[in-house]
Amino acid sequence: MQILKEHAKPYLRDIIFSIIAVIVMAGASLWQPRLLQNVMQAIISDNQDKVMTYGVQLIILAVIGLIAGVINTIFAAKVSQSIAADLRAHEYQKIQSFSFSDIEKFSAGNLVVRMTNDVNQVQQLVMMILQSLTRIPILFVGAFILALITLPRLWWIVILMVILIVLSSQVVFKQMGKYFAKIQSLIDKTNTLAKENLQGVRVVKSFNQEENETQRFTDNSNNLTRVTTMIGYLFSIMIPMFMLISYMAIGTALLFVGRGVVQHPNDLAAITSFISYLMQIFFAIMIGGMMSTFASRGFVSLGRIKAVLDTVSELTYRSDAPEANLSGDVSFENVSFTYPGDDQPALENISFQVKAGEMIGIVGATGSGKSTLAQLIPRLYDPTVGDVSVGGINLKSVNEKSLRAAVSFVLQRAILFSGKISDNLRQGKKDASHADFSKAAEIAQAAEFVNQYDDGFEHQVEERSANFSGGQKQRLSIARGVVGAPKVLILDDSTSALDARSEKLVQEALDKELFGTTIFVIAEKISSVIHADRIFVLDQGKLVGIGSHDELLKSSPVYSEIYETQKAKGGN
Ligand SMILES: Nc1ncnc2c1ncn2[C@@H]1O[C@H](COP(=O)(O)OP(=O)(O)OP(=O)(O)O)[C@@H](O)[C@H]1O
Repeated sequence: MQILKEHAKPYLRDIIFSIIAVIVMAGASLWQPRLLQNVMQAIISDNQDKVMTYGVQLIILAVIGLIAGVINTIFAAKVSQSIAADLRAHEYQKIQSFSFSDIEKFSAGNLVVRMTNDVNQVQQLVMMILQSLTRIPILFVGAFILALITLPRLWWIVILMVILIVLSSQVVFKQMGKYFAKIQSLIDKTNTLAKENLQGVRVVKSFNQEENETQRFTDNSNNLTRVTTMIGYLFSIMIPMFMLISYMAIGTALLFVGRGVVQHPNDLAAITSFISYLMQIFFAIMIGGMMSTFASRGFVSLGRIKAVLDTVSELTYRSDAPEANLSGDVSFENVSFTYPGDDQPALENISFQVKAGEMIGIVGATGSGKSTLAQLIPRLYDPTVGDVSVGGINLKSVNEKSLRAAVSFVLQRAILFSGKISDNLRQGKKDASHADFSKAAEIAQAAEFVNQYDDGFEHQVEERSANFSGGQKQRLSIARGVVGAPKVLILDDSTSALDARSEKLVQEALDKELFGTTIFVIAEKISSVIHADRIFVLDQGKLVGIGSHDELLKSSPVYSEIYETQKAKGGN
């Protein structure tokens, strides 16, 4: 609730307007039956003047109620949409500051739901609060008191009806609340399934998984239908049940008024407003109950948004760290790393020193910790034990901007963003010129295909870079990595989709053009790193060998085994 209060503060004026409008609206609906009673009274006593006066008052009151309703809706919609937009923006901003492990903790799909569906739920919650929270209690208390004033001798009917409706609504709404909670988790699952399936559409199609995937989605969808249908059933039982109770109350009231009409002739006019008040009490309880059930869904969403906004990242940068022009020296001192939630370390006691300008190859079996080691250099994670330094500065006290400027990481999976090629390259250097683009594209062997486009670097990248081949994506991704002439460049298996010739050309260009840059090349194939100054051999998270290719062939059994296996398979 605190979070809602904070985000509501800038809209206090609009909130006050909407609440005033709702109070006027509730007042108008409460006063209408009173005026109707006066009209009836005037008709019974055949007083045409009074019929006219009260009639006009009734119309004015209806118009006031209508205008207040419109004003309330306008302000409530404005406030709820503004709060939702602010929440969404804050969540997005917060997520941008998340570390890798923070994102993994929630999962990317789940964060998307928290920014979309959950924010929509909160928007509806705010709308509901502004439209009903003040109106329902005023209506209930007002109609209750006015019903008792209108026909005091029938007080017991009012109380009995309230008790019966409240008791039965308790049972129904409790049941409904359970189903609403289930809906939220089913919507989460539906989103995840749809996202996974559509993103992996090529796998689904090539492995002929359409039927299985459709079945999984349909099962979930059927569950969602079952739960929403149950809510529908509960509604279909609830409304007639409440109507029955209120009609029984109305019928009993009519019976008693009819019997005593000779002694109490004024009751004839009063019964119309009494019935209206009974109906208003009934609606207030019903809407109030429904509101609390829907609201519980909104509060669950609010809690999920709060969890994102309140996340305190373990990986933070010191604000007082001075900016520095970091050199390409990289060192690891007794570094161990365990992924959050894992019990086995992915890296164990790793120490090395790399001088600026060295080219380091990193090899090892699948899962040996190559990518994990690389991710510690741009500080995507902090080591669990030990220290990592770049340019002689421990990353725990480095200036974030300086580190980003110094280290460039080209990921295993090339990811481009929709927009233009130039927009993607500028992520590597904000103020990159056309000459910078050309040079980077030359190094990454991307110039060849980019120059074929009429619009060159202004060529569009479609959503999920669907208009580029795997190799083209990798080349552009390498170009983005080198455009800012980083001091440290990490290529995490980033040439795997290139043919042998292009891979060689990229390596030669890197050697020539990025002279002075420390380059880490992670590779499955030894041929990709054979010319490195030094090669690091990883085995089950441990650094088991350091040296040139020839040295390692003599000294490292793990390296020799990988080499022999690849040679036997026909690797060059
Ligand atoms: N995000 C993660 N969460 C938990 N465990 C992880 C995560 N990423 C990797 N691991 C685990 O850490 C270990 C090292 O993985 P890593 O990706 O560093 O290996 P790798 O040598 O780069 O493998 P590959 O050559 O297949 O890319 C593996 O056991 C892997 O299962």
